[in-house]
Amino acid sequence: VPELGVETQYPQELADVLSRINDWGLDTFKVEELSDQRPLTAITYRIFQERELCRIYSIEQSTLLKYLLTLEDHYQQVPYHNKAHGADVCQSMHVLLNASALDGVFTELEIMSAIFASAVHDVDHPGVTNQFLINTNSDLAIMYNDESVLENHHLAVAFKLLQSQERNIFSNLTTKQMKTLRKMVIDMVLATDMSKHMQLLADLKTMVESKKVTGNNIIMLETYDDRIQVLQNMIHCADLSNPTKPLDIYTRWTDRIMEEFWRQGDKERDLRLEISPMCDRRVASVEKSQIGFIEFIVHPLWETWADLVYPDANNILETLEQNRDWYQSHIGQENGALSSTSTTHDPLLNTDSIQATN
Ligand SMILES: CCOC(=O)c1c(NC(=O)Cc2cccs2)sc2c1CCN(C(=O)OCC)C2
Ligand SMILES: [Zn+2]
Repeated sequence: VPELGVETQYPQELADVLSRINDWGLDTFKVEELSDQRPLTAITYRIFQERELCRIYSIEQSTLLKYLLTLEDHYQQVPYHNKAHGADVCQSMHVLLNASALDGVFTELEIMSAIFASAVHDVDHPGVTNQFLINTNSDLAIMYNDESVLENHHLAVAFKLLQSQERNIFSNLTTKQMKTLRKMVIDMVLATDMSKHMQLLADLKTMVESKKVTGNNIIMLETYDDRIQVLQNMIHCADLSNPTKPLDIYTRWTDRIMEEFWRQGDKERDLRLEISPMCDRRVASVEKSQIGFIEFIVHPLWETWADLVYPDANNILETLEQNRDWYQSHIGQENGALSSTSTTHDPLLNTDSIQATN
């Protein structure tokens, strides 16, 4: 078992980047480059070590690595919803769980469920939306009757991979613990379906209005519904955390998701389907889309989260507002082209593979 879980030609540099595992703004792209394209294994393995989950739940390190490497191999090579996104959401979740307002609130089993849910939450994502899968009568939409199609699939793949004894990291959990973990992981991953956003946010606002805290400002969550609601909003925040990260990291995620949306638009154009909003690379306004997405979805969510864990997320909210202002001041400048920082970095984004579309 290698020290960092993965083979690398740059052990010192990788160790240096991973030493920021508890910080908001760890450079997942750097981990991807230094870990020989194993960001999900490197990051999740480090978090399990940081939280001593292998000791607490008697998980063999070799079993954990076998599971993580296989999970990582089941993320598809799509521009955005790939293993780097899985790794990034997992690390973001790890940091959010460390909020002082949540100190001692969640059990170790709930924490392991949250880390596991984040790592697996987009496994085998095909790089298209639920609506596209439904509109094209895909096997997945048929399988899941148009309801949270992708999210149900991610869960099924994640749990299927556990069924081989050499990868079953939960083999030493009691039946009761496994039952609890499975239910919480299902509830968290299903909550990453964007169609659940408004309901999730409304419930979070209600919780904030009636927030009960202990003497040292720690949130009190008595029922399963309250506890899972906070974890569901947490993974949703982690999933929509790109705009709250340092600007150079944020813009590289933006380039990736835009390329993924545009490739869906290319498919819709070829299929003579109506091109989905923000998916037509010919009429793109990247900056306006980001500003709209932040105004209507990301900022309302993070503002409410920041209220819940006040003042722990104040710096995150501040960065989000600065990043929104940056996009505001850059409307139309890159006229839809990939931003300067990313074209040199992300081979997945090179559009040579897409025949000229003019
Ligand atoms: C382009 C602006 O919209 C989004 O970034 C965007 C998302 N972005 C992310 O999940 C994380 C980010 C990566 C980079 C910056 S933010 S999810 C989503 C949208 C648009 C509407 N939706 C959706 O699914 O639309 C269908 C195309 C859901
Ligand atoms: Zn995701």
